[in-house]
Amino acid sequence: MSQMKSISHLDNAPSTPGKFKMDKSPYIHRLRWHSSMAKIAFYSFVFVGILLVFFLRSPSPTSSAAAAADPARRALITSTWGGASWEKRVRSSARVRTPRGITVLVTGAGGFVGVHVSLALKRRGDGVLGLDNFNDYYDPSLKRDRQALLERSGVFVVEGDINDGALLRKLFDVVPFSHVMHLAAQAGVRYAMQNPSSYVHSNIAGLVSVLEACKSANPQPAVVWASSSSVYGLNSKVPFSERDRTDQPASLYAATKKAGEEIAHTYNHIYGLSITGLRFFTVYGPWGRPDMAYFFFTKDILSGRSINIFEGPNHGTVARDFTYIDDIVKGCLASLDTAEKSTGSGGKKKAPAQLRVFNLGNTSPVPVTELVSILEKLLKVKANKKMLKMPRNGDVQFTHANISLAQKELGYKPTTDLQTGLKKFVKWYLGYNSIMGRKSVG
Ligand SMILES: O=C(O)[C@H]1O[C@H](OP(=O)(O)OP(=O)(O)OC[C@H]2O[C@@H](n3ccc(=O)[nH]c3=O)[C@H](O)[C@@H]2O)[C@H](O)[C@@H](O)[C@@H]1O
Repeated sequence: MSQMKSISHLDNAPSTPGKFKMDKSPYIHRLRWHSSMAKIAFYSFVFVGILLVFFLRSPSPTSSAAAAADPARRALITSTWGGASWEKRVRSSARVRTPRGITVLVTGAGGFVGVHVSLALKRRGDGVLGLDNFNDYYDPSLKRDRQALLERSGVFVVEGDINDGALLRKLFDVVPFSHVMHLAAQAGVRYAMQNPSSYVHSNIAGLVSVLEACKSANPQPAVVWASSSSVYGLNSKVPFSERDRTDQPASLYAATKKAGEEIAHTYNHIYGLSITGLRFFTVYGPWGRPDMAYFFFTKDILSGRSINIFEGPNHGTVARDFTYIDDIVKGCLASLDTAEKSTGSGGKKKAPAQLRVFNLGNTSPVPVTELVSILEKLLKVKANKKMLKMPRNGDVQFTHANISLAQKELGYKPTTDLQTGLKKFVKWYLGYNSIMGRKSVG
């Protein structure tokens, strides 16, 4: 009843303050002045309170979620570098231990291809220094475990971002690298719709930063870097040859890799940098990337979760030229070994320099349905499959590499079929996840 009263009392209040009639009485004036001061004080308190609650509840500036959403901040979460003992570690890691060895800076050394290439170079006696920002695009603990593996083999991975020009200059001051294997990148074709700026940050700005450091270095190193089969985009002529058109990318990821190839041309043309771009075709294997289908299919099949298998128009087959990591590593090392010296010095070109692009694929596309069947057999678990129309978020229906150029120039010859390669991956995956009863990665 009293509630009803108060509500009916409110009904008499004007709905808009502007509709209040001005009152001339000085007493009422003072009263109103006091009451409006009280109102201001009250609302200020409420406002400050809301602000406080907001700040206390929001993630701290160093939280990984905030960092993940902001590619620029990802770069800032890198640790400090420099100092005498740091330089000593850099020098020791980059020291050549064989008569005709090379000295390689491997960017993205904490990544999938990066860890394998670094280990292979170290095994040959080459000098290897890694660089990685250990961002959290996927579970960074996997990257840290790869780092630990590298450290055990004598490869030091400097924690830093490729966009940090001062760090790159410092590294070239400390070590006269003969080669740069540039593998650091924002990978994944579908994630580009969620976080487009991270692709520009790593694959365009980052590449330019690396090439800037290389062109200014004395001596200039030869550069080998990771492009992607995705540059072929909507090209329908198969198998894909390096001479085919690459001007119809289907994802922003592909567009940034294509842009990278054009940027490479510029640095070669102006500064005499020797540059080789490698178009990798869906690389898979042990220590792989949890964002890739073969990896998360394995995890989901084992845990009984359903998997989405994409199909093209009219139930058309979606296929990939899956390429095993060991074959890719051979292609990378052969590219480094056949790279000619850069011709510039002090930022000036002296003569034309080598500029190459190679497909590194397996030349035998396999339908994604077949990939799943192989995994089911290896895991001895039936997958809970859902057929889904391929979403329009960057995927292409098939890829197929023509590798004759790489065969001729690099002696590249892939030897691992999907069945054999997946067997090795599954063995690694089960072993890795059982160590210390760790939670399955991915
Ligand atoms: O070759 C390349 O250039 C690219 O290869 C992969 O990209 P992608 O071939 O799309 O590899 P996945 O994401 O592992 O997909 C493999 C296949 O599985 C299919 N897929 C993916 C996800 C899914 O849920 N279901 C599904 O059927 C895709 O359509 C694709 O045909 C890498 O993620 C890129 O970084 C790389 O540059």
